[in-house]
Amino acid sequence: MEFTAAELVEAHAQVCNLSFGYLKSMCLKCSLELGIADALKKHGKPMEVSELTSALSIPQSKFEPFNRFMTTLVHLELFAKKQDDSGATKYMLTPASHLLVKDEALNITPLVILNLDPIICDSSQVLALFWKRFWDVAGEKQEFNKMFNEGMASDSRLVCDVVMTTCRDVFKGLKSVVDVGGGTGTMARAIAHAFPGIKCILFDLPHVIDTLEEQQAGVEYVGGDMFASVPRANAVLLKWILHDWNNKECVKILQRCKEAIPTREEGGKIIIIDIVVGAVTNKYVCAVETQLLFDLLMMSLYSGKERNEHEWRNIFLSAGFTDYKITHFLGLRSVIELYP
Ligand SMILES: C[S@@+](CC[C@H](N)C(=O)[O-])C[C@H]1O[C@@H](n2cnc3c(N)ncnc32)[C@H](O)[C@@H]1O
Ligand SMILES: COc1ccc(-c2oc3cc(O)cc(O)c3c(=O)c2O)cc1
Repeated sequence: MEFTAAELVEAHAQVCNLSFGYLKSMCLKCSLELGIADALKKHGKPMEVSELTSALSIPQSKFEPFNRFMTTLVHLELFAKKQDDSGATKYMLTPASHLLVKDEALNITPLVILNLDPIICDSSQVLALFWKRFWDVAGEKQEFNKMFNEGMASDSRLVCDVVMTTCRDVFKGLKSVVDVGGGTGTMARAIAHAFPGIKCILFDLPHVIDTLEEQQAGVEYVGGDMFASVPRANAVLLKWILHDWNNKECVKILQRCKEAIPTREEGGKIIIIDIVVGAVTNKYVCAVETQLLFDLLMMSLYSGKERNEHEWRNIFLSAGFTDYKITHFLGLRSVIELYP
């Protein structure tokens, strides 16, 4: 096959960019370490580079590399720059860097720290060799367990916020919900807070429940194994759970969940928040790539998978469910309501 010179030089650049993917991660890590987003937030308005270097205590000898670093961060859309009326260039936050501001409620820095941790990165190198040991590692290594739970909790805060503003109706009318594999309980607490009439149960592995620092009133805490049985409730929430497991395991988990809920007529349902590959609307440009990367991560950590609608349907039918509805699209992920 013949390619034009223009195609070949563009392809060369593309391959270089792919091989330099780790530099993007390093840019993100370094911007967190320097506290650039925090400094911009604290200043409250766009900052000139001289204001930024002074706020960050960058020594004069590093001004030139810092400028070049900022140029790359703007290209990566981590920050934006504009010229004010006097022609001065000023830097400001973008939606991405807004999520990195320390004191913001929707700060996802803990998730970034988890994603960049050697236990996560190295597992990608050894691929399947690492499998099955993940939850043991989390149980044995307290520091990693804490980091993992904090990363998941920061993700849940963002998802809760989006769910409560875009599709609260998913929880309307429910008498009780059990968040299966609910981690440290961010979702369960948010549901209990938004719907005081709903009884919320947080269910996770005993080592997760036993090491919770605070147990909030209004939420019941239960330790156990979702492959054995799940506490009874009107609805079961499964957020970021099924993508961890292979098809057979998903069917088993869903069968246990089905046993825990009443019939559809009595209001029983499963609420799944997970990726539906391909269900990304045009306004979410990054989400398609993120879905692919998560699929690789799930494959590396164990035998998990990101699934398209057809693959989900097969699992639902095998687990004995009759109907489902995918209505709400939260960028990368969707909300699936599954009926017995
Ligand atoms: C990827 S995390 C998702 C946590 C939470 N749902 C969220 O979205 O932030 C998966 C959770 O499943 C829990 N888990 C793993 N195996 C489990 C089991 N056999 N029974 C109950 N929970 C389990 C883990 O402890 C972890 O909290
Ligand atoms: C069965 O073992 C597991 C499979 C997957 C996961 C896991 O890990 C990560 C790691 C991250 O850096 C970010 C993430 O969002 C996730 C997950 O969502 C996820 O499910 C853990 C254990």
